[in-house]
Amino acid sequence: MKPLPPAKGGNPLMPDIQAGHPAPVREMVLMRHAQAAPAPFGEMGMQADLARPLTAHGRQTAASCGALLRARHFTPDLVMVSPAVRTRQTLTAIGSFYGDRQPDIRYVNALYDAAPQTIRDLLYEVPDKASNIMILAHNPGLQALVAHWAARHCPPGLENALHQGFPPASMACFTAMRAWNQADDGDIRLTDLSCQ
Ligand SMILES: O=C(O)[C@H](O)COP(=O)(O)O
Repeated sequence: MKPLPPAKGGNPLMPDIQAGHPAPVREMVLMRHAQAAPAPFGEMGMQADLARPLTAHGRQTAASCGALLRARHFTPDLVMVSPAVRTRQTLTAIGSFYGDRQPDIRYVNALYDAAPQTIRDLLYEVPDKASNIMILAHNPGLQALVAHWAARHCPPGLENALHQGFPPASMACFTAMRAWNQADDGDIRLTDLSCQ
């Protein structure tokens, strides 16, 4: 996958491949849904939250993320998506992925409002054959998980972007040299971060 352009406020990125590391074998993108509208006034609870749609801005930024992923030739084999309307609409607004291959798309109830460990544990269920994967979910779980892995490995120039938090439509890119269902935390390396 080609490198993302620099995150706002960050330094230019130095892809790992230029630093002398071997080409990555497996890629993963963690993405937070794009901006969503609040629940209608007076409607509270999980059902109202699950039903929140993207705003026009959210649809636009998700589409930009899709263009970025296509430009990077990211071809997921598996996309795991929270069942919330805002994550599903984010995936729709991303549009197609690069190339002809269609990813396996799974709506995973456990991703809704998931704790970081829940998201991490889902990797153990990724089939061996899924080399490139994408997870579309929510904060605060995603931000915590990105920070957890970034604490082990953070490329130069991404520290500033990390400190921006993980706003809606953010994407964090990771590589691993082992199958995702066997990778331990030391195998999972942050390579890029894009905050819209
Ligand atoms: O990712 C999140 O923070 C949750 O899904 C809540 O979404 P919100 O920030 O749009 O309220």
